[in-house]
Amino acid sequence: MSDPRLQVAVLGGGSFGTALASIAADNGAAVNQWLRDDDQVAAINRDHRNRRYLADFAINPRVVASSDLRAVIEGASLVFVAIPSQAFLSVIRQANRWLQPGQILVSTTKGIQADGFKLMSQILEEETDSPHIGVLSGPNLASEIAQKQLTATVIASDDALTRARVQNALGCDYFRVYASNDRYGVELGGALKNIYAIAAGMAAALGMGENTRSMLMTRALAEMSRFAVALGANPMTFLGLAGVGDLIVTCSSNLSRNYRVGQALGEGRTLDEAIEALGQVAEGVNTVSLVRGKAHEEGIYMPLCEGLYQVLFNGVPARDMARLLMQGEQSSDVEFTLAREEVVQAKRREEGS
Ligand SMILES: NC(=O)c1ccc[n+]([C@@H]2O[C@H](COP(=O)([O-])OP(=O)(O)OC[C@H]3O[C@@H](n4cnc5c(N)ncnc54)[C@H](O)[C@@H]3O)[C@@H](O)[C@H]2O)c1
Ligand SMILES: O=P(O)(O)OC[C@H](O)CO
Repeated sequence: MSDPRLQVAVLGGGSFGTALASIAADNGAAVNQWLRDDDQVAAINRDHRNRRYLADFAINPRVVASSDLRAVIEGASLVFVAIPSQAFLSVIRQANRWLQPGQILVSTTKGIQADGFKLMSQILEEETDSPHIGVLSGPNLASEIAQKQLTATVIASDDALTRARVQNALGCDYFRVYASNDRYGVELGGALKNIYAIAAGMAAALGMGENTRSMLMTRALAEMSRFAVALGANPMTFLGLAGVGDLIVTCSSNLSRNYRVGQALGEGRTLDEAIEALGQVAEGVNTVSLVRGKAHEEGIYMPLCEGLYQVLFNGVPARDMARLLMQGEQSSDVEFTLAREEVVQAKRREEGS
């Protein structure tokens, strides 16, 4: 149970924002949730349901929805931002004139901004004066949280107050909040896993087996951590909930929107059709392009991301790409114990002898 005087703001009316708002209210906080749409605001306040995103979930009636951003933000000591990455900056700019330096700002968004390859907490840092910035990420399918399935997440921040306040605000008998001080690694983990969830959904739709899924997820983890380490994150973070944990859930379940986009593609739909059928944001679609671009720029080896990019944007059939990937250079299992280059060079020497 959190401090009953705690006032929480949640920006965003999607499924995750709604689930978080309700947990904080269950824990005793006063919660205001900001949505753009007045009809949806009225419906939530009247029915305590978010029919568009989480229709079956009974929202705690103490959650008050509002389209008045100022009223939602003012007085809140903890602000969660659950807005898709493409709109994140513009919402923070709207919010900025009412944000106060003492407020704790936490992004829940698992995406990357194209301009400058920025993560959401970097946007919070650049746009606001708050020294209390965090990221919430982990294996957190909103629809399962809404069913009160036992769930764990990570609050990542180098600020101890931010970590502790989020643990108190959200921790309860079905939601455990673990702490990390690797904000960058946790945030990258959440964004990167969406790429591989699309690939996993596609593999499932193509009838590929469990060995294949396991290979895909494990090599995805190798690729994600290679990328993150090249950009300065701590590889150990990828052993945690926001790394391998989120990768497992998102690559295993059609409750994930990214997985569903992959499934639709594997069933033969075009990317546009898959996105339209989803009707929600699958962050991974943009992330594939952005990460592929960054990997090229930085010279980071990312065959799965490259392959998925070719399937999504250049019309390469997924089965052909899978075959091609299987013919790629065989290298090291865990690069942090045996370097890739070492394996590749030894193999070439052997082939030449
Ligand atoms: N849904 C999940 O299971 C889940 C779990 C963990 C994290 N996340 C992450 O949290 C973020 C939010 O996800 P979500 O599922 O709550 O919602 P979502 O991504 O489906 O949409 C979020 C909300 O943002 C609103 N929105 C979109 N553009 C806006 C704009 N310009 N101004 C104001 N509002 C705007 C939408 O109307 C919607 O209410 C995502 O980036 C996602 O990666 C989602
Ligand atoms: O529905 P997705 O694919 O955005 O995934 C939701 C969460 O990130 C799972 O942890």
